[in-house]
Amino acid sequence: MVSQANKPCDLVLFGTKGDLARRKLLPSLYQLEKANLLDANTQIIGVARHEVTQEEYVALVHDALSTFMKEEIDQDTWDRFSAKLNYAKVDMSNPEEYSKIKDLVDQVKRVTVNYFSTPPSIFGAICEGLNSAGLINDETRVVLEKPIGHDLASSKVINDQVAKYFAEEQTYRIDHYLGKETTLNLLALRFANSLFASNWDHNCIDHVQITVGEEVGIEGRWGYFDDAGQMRDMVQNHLLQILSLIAMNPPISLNASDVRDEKVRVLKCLRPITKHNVKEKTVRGQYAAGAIKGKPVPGYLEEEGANTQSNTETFVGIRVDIDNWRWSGVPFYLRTGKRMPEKLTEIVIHFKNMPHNIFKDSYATLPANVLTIRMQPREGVEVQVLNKVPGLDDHMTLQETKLDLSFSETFKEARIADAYERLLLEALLGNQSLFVRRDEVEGAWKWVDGIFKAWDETFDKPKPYPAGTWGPEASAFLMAKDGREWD
Ligand SMILES: NC(=O)C1=CN([C@@H]2O[C@H](COP(=O)(O)OP(=O)(O)OC[C@H]3O[C@@H](n4cnc5c(N)ncnc54)[C@H](OP(=O)(O)O)[C@@H]3O)[C@@H](O)[C@H]2O)C=CC1
Ligand SMILES: O=C1O[C@H](COP(=O)(O)O)[C@@H](O)[C@H](O)[C@H]1O
Repeated sequence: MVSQANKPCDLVLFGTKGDLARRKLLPSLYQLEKANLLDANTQIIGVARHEVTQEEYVALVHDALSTFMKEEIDQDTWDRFSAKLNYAKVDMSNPEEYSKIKDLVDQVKRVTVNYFSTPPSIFGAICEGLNSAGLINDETRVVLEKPIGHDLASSKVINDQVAKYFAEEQTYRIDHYLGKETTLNLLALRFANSLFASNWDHNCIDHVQITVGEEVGIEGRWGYFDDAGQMRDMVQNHLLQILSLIAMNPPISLNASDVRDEKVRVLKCLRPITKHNVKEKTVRGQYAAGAIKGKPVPGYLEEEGANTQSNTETFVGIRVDIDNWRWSGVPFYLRTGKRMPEKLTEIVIHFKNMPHNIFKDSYATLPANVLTIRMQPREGVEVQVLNKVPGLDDHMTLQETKLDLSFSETFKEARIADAYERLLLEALLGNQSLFVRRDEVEGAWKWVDGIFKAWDETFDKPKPYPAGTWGPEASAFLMAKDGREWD
């Protein structure tokens, strides 16, 4: 892996002065440099529409690293990294300006990765600009940031604009959750451990809960967020990707098409939510003023730039049914929201009860096993099991106990890389398995569009919840009416 990544290449970072580039992409590239995963002849070409000298660009990158990295900048790494930086001032909507990039990229045919860290509305224009400057060949790749569209129709337009110039094999759609260590570990857990592999279906599993709670609000992104809402921001991509990895059949191999074929099959089996069942299967919420860890925070409608009429949801809870053999009768409950009490991404698999209880004297009903996969923070895996309490009394006294694997304690030396480090590396390597294929994006939109339509048809409005709570009361009811509760 190291030797492949070490091949010299050009990485062209469109939108290099933007928030994502400064906060995540430039620090991640620095980390790849630190780990010696970038060849000495690799170039990083930042592109934006401002007049910036080479020195100013290098200073801007240094500022981004010192602002957003938790560690000190290492001088040696910085010397090597800064030598790779170049800048091109380009108005991305003007094809004539792309010759400035051509002057910088290596004219020898080698891999060029074009990272579009810009609004998706200009992806098409960037592709046209690259084409008109003769900057596309079969060694050229594009990395597309999310969201790809606002619904199925608009995502098809964007995908078509890109597909006019780039084959699917050259197109890398980002879902940064796929780059998280703990997401990758889902594959290890499910397909490297027969204990789980053989119990992973409706025979053994009662239901699954997926929670992606965020402490943050919308962080000054009113313009973007109010148009998107939590459904488009988190469910259409991250939660459906996690669900697909949990629910998919074993892929033939780890290669990109095998894994993505299986994920797309799950998306095809999601039972549509319509106006007839949307009220019992979904909950929308919007945070009101409240407190997070004791600190008062404003409500969504009081955020900077807010529109007091907005009906955009900041919380979504959904009961998902997967209509296939494996998951028949096993609901997946999803919930995600801004301004929850804590940042927490967790998958909880509730196994079925034992068919018969021979321990009635000590336990009237035996609690079922629970497998908790903690994706962030406190990354780890936990299994709740019943144990006999040691002792000489005549009773079989049982107690619920936990087998708890904490990643930080078990892998003490390991550094958990940021998702973007992994994804940038994979894009340089040409491995698409951690990127989202077009049919996945469109399959997810198709299902999500159905929910929006059902919300419209039933005049559903988000229910308020105080910031710092786990969503509106209706979220608890979503589970309670099935005789269950959130963990
Ligand atoms: N920020 C985040 O945390 C996340 C962002 N994303 C996605 O990443 C992408 C980038 O987001 P973000 O960095 O937040 O957005 P920003 O608006 O901060 O950055 C976008 C950059 O693109 C530049 N740009 C836009 N239009 C043009 C043009 N015609 N010519 C030249 N430059 C142009 C902007 O330049 P200028 O400064 O001059 O306007 C800006 O620097 C978006 O698709 C977003 O949805 C996805 C997940 C998280
Ligand atoms: O894509 C997005 O993800 C973040 C949450 O990501 P995480 O890695 O911090 O869990 C979310 O806050 C943001 O609104 C969304 O666009």
